[in-house]
Amino acid sequence: FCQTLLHTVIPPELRFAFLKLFQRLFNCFSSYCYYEITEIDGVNTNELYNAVQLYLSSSASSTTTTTTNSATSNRLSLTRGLNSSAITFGLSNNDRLCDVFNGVSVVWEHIVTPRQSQTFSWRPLPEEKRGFTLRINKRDKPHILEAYLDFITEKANEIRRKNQDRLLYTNSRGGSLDSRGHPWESVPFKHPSTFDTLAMDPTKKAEIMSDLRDFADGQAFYKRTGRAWKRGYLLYGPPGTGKSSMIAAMANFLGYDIYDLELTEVNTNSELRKLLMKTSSKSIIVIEDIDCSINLTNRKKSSFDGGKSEMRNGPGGLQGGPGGDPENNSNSITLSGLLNFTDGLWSCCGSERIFVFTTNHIEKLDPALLRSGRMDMHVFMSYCSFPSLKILLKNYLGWDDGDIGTEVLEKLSAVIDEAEMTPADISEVLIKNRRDNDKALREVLESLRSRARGRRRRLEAEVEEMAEEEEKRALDSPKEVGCAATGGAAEVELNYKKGGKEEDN
Ligand SMILES: Nc1ncnc2c1ncn2[C@@H]1O[C@H](COP(=O)(O)OP(=O)(O)OP(=O)(O)O)[C@@H](O)[C@H]1O
Ligand SMILES: [Mg+2]
Repeated sequence: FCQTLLHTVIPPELRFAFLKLFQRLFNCFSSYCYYEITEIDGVNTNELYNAVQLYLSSSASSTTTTTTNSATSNRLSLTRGLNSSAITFGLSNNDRLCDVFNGVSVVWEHIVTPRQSQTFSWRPLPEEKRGFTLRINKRDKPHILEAYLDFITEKANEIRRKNQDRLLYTNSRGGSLDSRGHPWESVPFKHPSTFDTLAMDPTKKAEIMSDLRDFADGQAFYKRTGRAWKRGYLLYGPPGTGKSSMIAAMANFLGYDIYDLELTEVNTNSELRKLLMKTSSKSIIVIEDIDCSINLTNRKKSSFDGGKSEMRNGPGGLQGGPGGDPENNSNSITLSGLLNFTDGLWSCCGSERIFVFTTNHIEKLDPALLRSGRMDMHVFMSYCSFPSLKILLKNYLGWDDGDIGTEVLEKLSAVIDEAEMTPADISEVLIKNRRDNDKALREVLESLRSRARGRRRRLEAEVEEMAEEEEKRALDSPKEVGCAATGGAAEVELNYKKGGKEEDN
């Protein structure tokens, strides 16, 4: 009606000015302000549009599952992105959605109009103009707008990360870069291991999970305490006890990507630093079998140095450690370089990162690597214990405590610690016999018993051997005792003399 009136009453040359005036008047009396977020900003894609779309997709999907439906209709668009296993919901064309942020209500409207004329552009534009209109009450605008948009961006990033399959990166190409100058190669990460499937002591598991949760939620804490937002875990234990499975479970639990760093492919400390700089936040950087991947002579040299080089070069150690200088020590990374990698200034060039090292021989590692701040949590992955066995039985046979007779449970518990079987060994027995649960349980018990018998026999043999040696030594003893006695006496005499000297002085 207004438009018709406008066309009949107002001459065409004044129509635009009148419309502007009318809009201004309307704005003066309206208690709302409106923000348009268009899909294409000039010729570039508007990041904010995508963020709003993702953010509203989570609200839209939740409004359909709950009865408090604030969208005006139940028609939602569904999409699934490339390389993604999740479906996202979207607001359909010209639909509205109410949202509440910090107690303030706002309304979003998705506006789709046909693009009138194809303007010149280097790339084809969509045939429709799409955009969101945000309506906020004028009095609420100053204190929520900025915070609300930040919140939306953050939330969208989170959803994007969750929807996208996580990636497993590797530096197996050596130092060469791909076409985008990236040193890492990636594949979708689909490892099914989770903390539920991981067989380990439940209290230890809960402790690790809560530590991870605290880390992921700890941005404010790390900022307040002046610490880089990173954490180190050392997983150690015999082969087949679940170290790699634990890393996969961590990544699945936190929704992080994994960077599997192959140290043998890295030639210099500076290359190591470059790799670190190209890792993203919210990731787990893994070095498996750390004792096998770093040159022990370098390590000894570094440890002999007592970390002085680190002090010399500062914690960032921009020059690398002893031999960290690529000229002096080409084709080798040093312990110092690795320490700087995990704990130096460069280690915080991103944030929210977890370093995980694994080893079968913790005793071979340099203490500098193990100290808190580098490896904050040391997790011993042990042979299969009774609680771990119960988790495996549940996972592989679907059996809970109640499904297994107390007598069998007692038999299993009596032999499990002595058998020292790894979860990998037991899993293998369960997989082989998974078609028949009773047989599987019998086979597990039999394997545990035979392992325990074997261990006992070996121990007995060792004891016998020691006894024989002892006997042999006893036969030779008069000579030895004489020597020892002389040696001892000489030593006492020497000490006595030294003491006298010191007293004289
Ligand atoms: N704690 C565990 N819980 C569940 N499954 C396990 C566990 N430990 C081992 N397994 C099973 O055994 C297989 C080997 O385990 P994994 O590779 O995690 O061992 P690892 O400790 O990393 O061994 P290595 O030291 O040789 O690298 C896995 O595929 C997994 O199925
Ligand atoms: Mg492993």
